[in-house]
Amino acid sequence: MTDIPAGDIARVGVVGCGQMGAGIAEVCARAGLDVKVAETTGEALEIGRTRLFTSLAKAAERGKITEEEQEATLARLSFTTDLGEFADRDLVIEAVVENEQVKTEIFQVLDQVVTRPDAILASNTSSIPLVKLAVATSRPDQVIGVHFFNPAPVQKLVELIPALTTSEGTIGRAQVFTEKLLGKHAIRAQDRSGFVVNALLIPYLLSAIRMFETGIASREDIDNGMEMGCAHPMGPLKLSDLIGLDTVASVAQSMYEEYKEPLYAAPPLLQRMVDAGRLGRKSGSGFYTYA
Ligand SMILES: CC(=O)CC(=O)SCCNC(=O)CCNC(=O)[C@H](O)C(C)(C)COP(=O)(O)OP(=O)(O)OC[C@H]1O[C@@H](n2cnc3c(N)ncnc32)[C@H](O)[C@@H]1OP(=O)(O)O
Ligand SMILES: NC(=O)C1=CN([C@@H]2O[C@H](COP(=O)(O)OP(=O)(O)OC[C@H]3O[C@@H](n4cnc5c(N)ncnc54)[C@H](OP(=O)(O)O)[C@@H]3O)[C@@H](O)[C@H]2O)C=CC1
Repeated sequence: MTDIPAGDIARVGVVGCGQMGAGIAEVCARAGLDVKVAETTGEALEIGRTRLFTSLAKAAERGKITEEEQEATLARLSFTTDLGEFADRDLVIEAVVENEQVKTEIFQVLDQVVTRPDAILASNTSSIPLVKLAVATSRPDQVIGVHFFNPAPVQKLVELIPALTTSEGTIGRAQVFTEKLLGKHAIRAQDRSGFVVNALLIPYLLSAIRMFETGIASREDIDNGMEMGCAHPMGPLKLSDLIGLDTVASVAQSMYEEYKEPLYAAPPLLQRMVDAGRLGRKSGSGFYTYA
């Protein structure tokens, strides 16, 4: 690993330091890139920074990185509440809440503040059409979906989703970034809500929630069924809690709006849990309770 990575992307900005933003920032900094992370408030930034540092410490404890690599990674990370500090970034990855309006506003701001003419503006969205974010900027050819999987430091896959407006040059540079710089495996998907993985995964998670809601089986039996019967690392209700029930509901809503098919319609229980603030692991309770 070198301090100055190969390729033309050396300075990365990450907007949002929730579970995905923190993981993406960790992956980029571990790959030798200079990473700046933005959050809206000092408090959110502190929570995000702790999340990132804890994950990095865990990676060191488990022998995934040496103590020297941990130190070097920390030195490549900086934090801000001012998106204006993203002026010199070669690539910005937006990883805020799955809400089209919030993301659109962030792309408008990024378009104003990022001064490098060839900078790529990427979104980690799970389901929002990339073209909507692209046309919010004056450089729709430089906007692309770069979709990581949770937890980002562990999962090998990244989906690349070009909008109708994205140039071949942007797609090629995003591919070099994900595969050569980060060492991830990239798959390509058209700009259709849910892309490849969520188009398959979300109907499965919604079916499991419906099964639980109708009382066909207990949450433990549903999860054990898929863990012990199909060797999934986590059953669907545990996985929904990991993703975040607000995110599962938002992704389902985008997909339902796109396809109008019942299999993407969120069961009432999911929305009720979101309304109650039971968002899964991140809020301390969802289908299960967390310490
Ligand atoms: C919603 C969307 O848009 C898209 C999505 O992301 S959908 C969600 C996709 N994600 C999934 O499906 C997750 C399924 N679950 C899993 O893969 C696993 O249960 C899990 C990785 C989450 C946890 O696994 P676990 O075995 O219980 O945890 P844990 O032992 O802590 O970690 C697993 C491995 O990752 C490693 N790891 C954990 N944190 C790490 C880090 N920060 N850096 C590097 N490695 C790390 C651990 O060392 C361990 O490696 P070994 O097996 O070599 O020891
Ligand atoms: N969860 C998952 O498994 C996956 C999620 N994704 C996608 O990644 C994105 C983020 O999801 P995830 O990390 O799970 O969500 P989280 O809820 O963990 O984090 C979202 C973060 O965005 C912050 N945020 C909200 N608005 C802004 C803003 N205007 N500027 C800066 N930061 C902001 C929030 O801060 P605050 O708390 O202060 O509001 C929070 O820290 C979503 O688009 C999601 O669909 C993609 C792959 C997997």
